Amino acid sequence: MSSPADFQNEIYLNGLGDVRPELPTDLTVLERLAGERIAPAAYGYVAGAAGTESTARANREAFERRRLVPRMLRDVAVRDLSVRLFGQTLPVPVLLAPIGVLAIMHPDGDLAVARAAADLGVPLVVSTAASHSMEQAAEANAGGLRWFQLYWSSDRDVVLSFLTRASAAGYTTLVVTLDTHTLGWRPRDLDLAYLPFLRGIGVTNYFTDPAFQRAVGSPFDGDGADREAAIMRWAGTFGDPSLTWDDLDFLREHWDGPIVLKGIQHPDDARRAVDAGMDGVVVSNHGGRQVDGAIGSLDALPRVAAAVGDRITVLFDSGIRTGTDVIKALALGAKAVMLGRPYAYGLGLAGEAGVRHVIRCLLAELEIAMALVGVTCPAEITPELLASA
Ligand SMILES: Cc1cc2nc3c(=O)[nH]c(=O)nc-3n(C[C@H](O)[C@H](O)[C@H](O)COP(=O)(O)O)c2cc1C
Ligand SMILES: O=C(O)C(=O)c1ccccc1
Repeated sequence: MSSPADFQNEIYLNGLGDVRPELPTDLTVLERLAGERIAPAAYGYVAGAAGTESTARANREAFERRRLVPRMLRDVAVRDLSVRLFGQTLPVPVLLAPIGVLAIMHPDGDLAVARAAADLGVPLVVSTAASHSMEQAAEANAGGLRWFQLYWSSDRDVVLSFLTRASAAGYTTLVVTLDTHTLGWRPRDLDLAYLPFLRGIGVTNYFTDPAFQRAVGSPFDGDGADREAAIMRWAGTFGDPSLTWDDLDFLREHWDGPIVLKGIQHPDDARRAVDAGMDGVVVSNHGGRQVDGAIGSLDALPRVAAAVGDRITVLFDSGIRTGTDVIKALALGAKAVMLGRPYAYGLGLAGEAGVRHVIRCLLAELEIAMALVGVTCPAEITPELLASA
C-alpha cells in the first residue's frame, strides 16, 4: 500500500537519475513562482484579497503564531489519515476548497483539478462558479468523492435546478457559501478593472442551466447578443443579500444530503447553524477576500469549535499552506480542512500535473509531520500538541 509520505522517497530516488521536482515542494515558494510565471491579471485575481489584504496576512500570521510540541516514543509506524465525515470515509482530512473561474489559471480548469483529486483520493468541492459544468467536473472526477458548493442565487428556480443537477451528478454534500453574497472590495482586480465573469469565465453552470436559460429567454446558446444579456442576468442574480437564517429551511426541503455552511467566524452563528439543522460549518473568511480587517480564520476556529462541540462537524479553511498547518487546524477543533489557493497555483503552473504535485506535497508533509509529532491518526491530534500561547 502506498501512502502519501512515499512521495518523499520517490523524489529522492528520482534524484539518483538526476531528476528533480519541476515545481517547488514548499508551497509558499510555489506561490511566489506563480507570481512570476502566471499572467498578472489572472494571478492577481487568485492571490488578491480584500482591501489592504490585512486579513489575508492575519490568516497566515495566526498559523505562524502557533507552535507544535512534538512527542517521542509513541509507536507511529502505522498511520491512518482517514476521517469519517457525514457517514463517508475521507482518505485524508483534506478537501480541495471550491475555487471558481479556474480556467483563468489553465484551460483544463476544473477538469484537471477533478481528475487529480479523484486520482489521489482527495475529496473535491466544486464551485457554482466553476469554468466547466458540474456534470463535466463530475465525469472527470469519476470514482472520486465530490461535494457541491452553492452560491445562493436570488433566482430560486436556478437554485432548485442547481440542487437537482448536483444530486444527479453524484455530489453528496452541499456547501453553502454565506460570506460572498456580494463581492468584497478587491483593489488588485479593481485597479486592473478585471472581473472574469464579465468575460464569460465562471458562468458555465448558469449558461448550461435550463432555469437560467428560461429566465434569459430561450433559445439561449450563450453566444452573440444573448451572451451579454446572460452575463448581465448573472451579475444581477448571482447573490442574494436579503437571505436570513429562516431561508435555510428552503435548502433543507430541497437537498437530501448533508448541508454545510461556509464562511462562519462567530460562535453564535455556529450555534445558529446547529439550531437550523445544518450538518456542519466551514470556519472560513474566504481567504481574506471579503472583509479586510476580519479576524484571522484560525483565530476564529477555537471558539466556533467550542460553541458547537460534537453536535455538528467543524471544517476549516483560509491559510492552509503546509502539512503542519493541517495539524494545527485539527488540533484547534477542525475535523478536516480545505486547501485553497495553492492548488490553483499548481494548476496555473503545470495543469493537472501541477495540481497533483501540490496535493502530494501537502499530504506527504502532513503524514510525515504527524509521525514526527507523535500521532498516528487525525483523532489523536488534540490541543495538547500545541504550545500554549
Ligand atoms: C480565486 C478564488 C476563487 C474562489 N472561488 C470560490 C467559490 O467559487 N466559492 C467559494 O465558496 N469559495 C471560493 N473561494 C474561497 C475558497 O473556497 C477558500 O475559502 C479560500 O481560498 C481559502 O483561503 P486560502 O486559499 O488562502 O487558503 C475562492 C478563492 C479564490 C482564491
Ligand atoms: O473570487 C471569489 O473569491 C469568489 O469566491 C467568487 C467566485 C465566483 C463568483 C463570485 C465570487
